[in-house]
Formats: sequence, structure tokens, C-alpha cells
Amino acid sequence: MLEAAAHRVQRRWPMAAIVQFENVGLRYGHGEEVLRDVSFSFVPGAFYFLTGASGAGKTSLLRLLHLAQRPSRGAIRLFGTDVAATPKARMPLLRRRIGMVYQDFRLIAHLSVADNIALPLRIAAQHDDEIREAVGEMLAWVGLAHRAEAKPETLSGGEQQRVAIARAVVARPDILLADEPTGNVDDAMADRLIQLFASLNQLGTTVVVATHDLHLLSRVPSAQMMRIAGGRLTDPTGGLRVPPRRERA
Ligand SMILES: Nc1ncnc2c1ncn2[C@@H]1O[C@H](COP(=O)(O)OP(=O)(O)OP(=O)(O)O)[C@@H](O)[C@H]1O
Repeated sequence: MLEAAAHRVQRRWPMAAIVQFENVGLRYGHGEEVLRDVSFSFVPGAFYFLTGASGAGKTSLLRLLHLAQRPSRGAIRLFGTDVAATPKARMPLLRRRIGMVYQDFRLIAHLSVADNIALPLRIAAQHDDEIREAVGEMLAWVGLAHRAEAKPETLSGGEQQRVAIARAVVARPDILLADEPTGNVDDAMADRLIQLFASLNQLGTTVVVATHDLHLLSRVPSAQMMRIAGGRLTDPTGGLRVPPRRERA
């Protein structure tokens, strides 16, 4: 019976989707739901902006996408896999396909900039020479080649943010999630970083950028907009284009 139910749910979801949320809710502890009835799907290779006021639920949604949080209800499929039915041992493999730029960077204090960026490649057991080359390329891209051996605490907030971005993309994840990735940099650097995301996206990475900064939205004309208010996805108003719901089969 369970199998039949699972089959029915599966058929309602488009096979091509890389991410599918169906009536997802999230509450922290015994509090009110901070996300409610969230349903959408992402197609591979698209670029999404997730917008909404402070406290609307953007970070919570990214945490669900990054498997850092389980939903209180509803179903989530990533890469065609039902997350709730995935054995714990397989979770790291799923997570490895997702790069995340946290709002608070989460760099490892005792590791150098280069070693922070190298982490995802070390976890994936890549060879040292491949790691050196990939890290060198990323350092150059984010303009931090001269700080390769520095410890994170000696960097400015904007520099730390660029290290966090380099670490999230160095292993070419299938999905890149970024929480306010331009919050600590000037306009010129914000532009450069968003162009980096756009180039990765052109190489096939599905990109999801959560931001309050409506200015950023115009920098990627092909991006889809997704707006969240009070924990719910809302229909677009004003200049916002149709959210990803449109992509449902
Ligand atoms: N760990 C937690 N425990 C309890 N409540 C939480 C927790 N994290 C977030 N919340 C609550 O969930 C709601 C959504 O928060 P969330 O951080 O997802 O919003 P946001 O849109 O990312 O906000 P911001 O733009 O300010 O980062 C808020 O009411 C917040 O107080």
C-alpha cells in the first residue's frame, strides 16, 4: 500500500526535476511552522533567486535543500531520490552534490584559505595535484591568490565570503545554494560573484541564490524568481516573474 502511494506521488512530479518539494512544512521545536505548504520543483540547469523579507524563511528553505534540516511534514526529492527514505549512510553522497554558501561563511578557523577551499575535493578523495590546480584556479577567480596561506580570521568579511563561495563551487556541484552571497562585498565584487554563479550555471549547475537585494535580480536576466513571505511561497507581484511553480508538469 505504501508502495502504491509512493508511486502515485512520484507520478505527479515531473521526472526531469532536480528538486521537488511537495506540501513541505517546517517548525523548529514546538514553535509555529516557519515554512508552510511549500511546493515547487527546480529543473536542472536553471538559475533561481529566492527573495523575501528578513525572517520570511529563506535560510530555512536552503537548510532543507542542503539536507541540514528535516521537514516537519511533506516530501522532498533531490536528484530523484526521496530524502525521507534515504538511508543515513547515503546522505553524505547526496550532500556532496550540493555546494552551500552560508550567510555566516562557516570557514574552518585553523585551516588556511587554500585548505578551506580544498575541503570538498579532499572529502571526495581527489589527487593532490588536481586539488592544487583547482584551488589555484578558484583563488585566482575570487581574487585571493595572494591570501592562499592566510587564516580566515585575518581576512575581511568580504574576503571570507569569497573564500566560502570558492569552497562551495570548487567541486562543481550539481546544485549551488547561496545565502545572501553578496551581503559583505561592494557592488563591483557583487557583480563579479553573480557573474561567477552565472558562468557555473551555464556549465550546467543549478543555482539558487537567496537575497534581499532586489538589485541583484536584474544581473541574471534568465533567472526565475521565487518569493517567500511568512513561510509561504507567494505569487509574483510587480516586477517579479512567475515563480518555479510554473515548471510543474
Ligand atoms: N534554529 C531556529 N530555531 C527557532 N526558530 C528559528 C530558527 N532558525 C530560524 N528560525 C525562525 O524561522 C523564521 C524564518 O527564519 P529564516 O532564517 O529562515 O528567515 P530568512 O528569510 O532567511 O531571514 P534573513 O533574511 O533575516 O536571514 C524566523 O521567524 C526565525 O526566527
